[in-house]
Amino acid sequence: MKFFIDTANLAQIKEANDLGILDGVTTNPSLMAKEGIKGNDAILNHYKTICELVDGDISAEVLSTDFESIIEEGKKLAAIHPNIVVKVPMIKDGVKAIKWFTDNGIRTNCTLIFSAGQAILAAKAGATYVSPFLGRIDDSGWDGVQLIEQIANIFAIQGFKTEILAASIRNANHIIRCAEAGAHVCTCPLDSILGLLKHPLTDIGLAKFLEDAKKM
Ligand SMILES: O=P(O)(O)OC[C@H]1O[C@](O)(CO)[C@@H](O)[C@@H]1O
Repeated sequence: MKFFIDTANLAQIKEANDLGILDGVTTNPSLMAKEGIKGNDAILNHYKTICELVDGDISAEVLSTDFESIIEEGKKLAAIHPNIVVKVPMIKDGVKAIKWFTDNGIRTNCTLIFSAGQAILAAKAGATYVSPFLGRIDDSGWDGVQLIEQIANIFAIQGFKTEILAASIRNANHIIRCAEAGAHVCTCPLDSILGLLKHPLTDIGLAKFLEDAKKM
């Protein structure tokens, strides 16, 4: 399973990259706004900086919602760097645009996936990734991991090449359950990645080894 970090914060991206386990980065308009990135040039520059920091797939989201504008915007984003994956919303014009990008050699991440039907449509259009939002599904009282499992089964049965990018991860347990459910990628906040490190018995065990080492 690949690990992406889900942030536009450069310090956090560097920290995850330094761990040596990072395969890519996802951002969205909310995460960009949180870092105070405003205006078209600043947004494009920020993506460029991220591409220079991390050697992996970098999702850059279009803000347009009609076919022609999605294509124009996506082409500009894709031109930033070969590692850019154009993130397109799961809407009718988005599906049409994903097909156009696929036919024109531009990789895509179909975002805002909340059902298996949406994932099938995106995969049929040739999306490189589909992003089911499991945390938001859990927040509404449904089971996000169940959706990942369902999509993984469908993609395996149908032989779809589209990868499942589990998004809206809230904690380390989500990552473990997504790995079990067949997600190809998890995009996670830094805290959730670091949460995988933690076990009290590891801390107790290490303290004991270090204590005993003094007697050696
Ligand atoms: O529910 P949240 O935590 O806002 O997450 C939304 C998700 O949407 C995405 O835009 C999908 O790639 C990610 O950046 C993020 O994981």
